[in-house]
Amino acid sequence: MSTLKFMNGHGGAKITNGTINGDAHVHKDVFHPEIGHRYTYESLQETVEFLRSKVPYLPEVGVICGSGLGSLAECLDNPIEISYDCIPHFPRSTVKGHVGALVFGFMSGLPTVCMKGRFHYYEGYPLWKCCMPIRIMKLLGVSHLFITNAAGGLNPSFRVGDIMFVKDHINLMGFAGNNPLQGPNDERFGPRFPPMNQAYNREIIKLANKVAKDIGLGDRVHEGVYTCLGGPNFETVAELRMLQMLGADAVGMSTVHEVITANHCDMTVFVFSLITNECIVEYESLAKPSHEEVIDVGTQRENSLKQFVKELLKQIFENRIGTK
Ligand SMILES: O=P(O)(O)O[C@H]1O[C@H](CO)[C@@H](O)[C@H]1O
Ligand SMILES: Nc1nc2[nH]cnc2c(=O)[nH]1
Repeated sequence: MSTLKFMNGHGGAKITNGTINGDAHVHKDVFHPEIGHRYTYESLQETVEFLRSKVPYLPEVGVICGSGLGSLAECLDNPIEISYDCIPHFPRSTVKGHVGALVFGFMSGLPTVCMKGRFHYYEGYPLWKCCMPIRIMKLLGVSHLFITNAAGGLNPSFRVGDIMFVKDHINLMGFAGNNPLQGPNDERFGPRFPPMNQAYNREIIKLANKVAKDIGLGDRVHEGVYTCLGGPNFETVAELRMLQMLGADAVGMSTVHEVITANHCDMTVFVFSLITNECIVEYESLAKPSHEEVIDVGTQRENSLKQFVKELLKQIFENRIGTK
């Protein structure tokens, strides 16, 4: 039997493993003789059915909270928080700063689901598994996906605490033959060969620039190209110089595969990176990047980012941008 617990001060509910002890979940990941395990459309439906049984409405907006950015979920009114470890088929979060819970609620009046914690390749999850929650969001009814991340600034004009609206990416892991869409393609999600030249909604980026300016963030925002490496180590000087030469403005260990999966299933995508550290491209520098610094910068910028996300979301839906 499941129990909803009221959360402190938010008037919402929390579902943790302990509160749903009576629920029996059957994990039916599918094994393919050539390629190993994969989720099927049908097995993902089990996850969707579970979530629909816990939440009395369907979300239209999805938000993936990056490292140190979990507090974006505090923008939700009447939150219902469901721990990953009680959701059928869901992977588990293992990284500091990624709580590991879906939070449903209303952001700027819109039914929204936030992922407080994403999955990374370096945690040991294959890319298709890292991106499984995106397909769940799609099946729940999410049309607009906001992806956020913490990233190192490669562009020398970027400062710690700046925000980069991602206008494009370089899929370096894809260059090496690793892609979340590998394996049998189920046309119910999307086509075998999806285009990626308009992966980032241009109208939303334009609006994001306006909103940032209106709320006083105008001098801290940029547009740029994001690239993802597998991690978990931060980059060497030579690697960072190479990424700059390739045309990347920021580097992280996430997001690209999520954007590919979201575009494959025809979601409208907006991404921003919080620049949490300046990439060190001089051998003389004694500075060292750290995950603690990354999380601290997220905490320092949380109030501005919450205000920005709420206002942007409101204006996107008022103007029906990206509505298909
Ligand atoms: O991309 P997110 O999850 O925001 O986190 C970024 O920050 C972590 C490193 O500090 C890595 O996980 C990197 O990808
Ligand atoms: N790969 C990578 N990921 C990050 N996430 C936050 N900062 C960084 C960085 O400098 N490099």
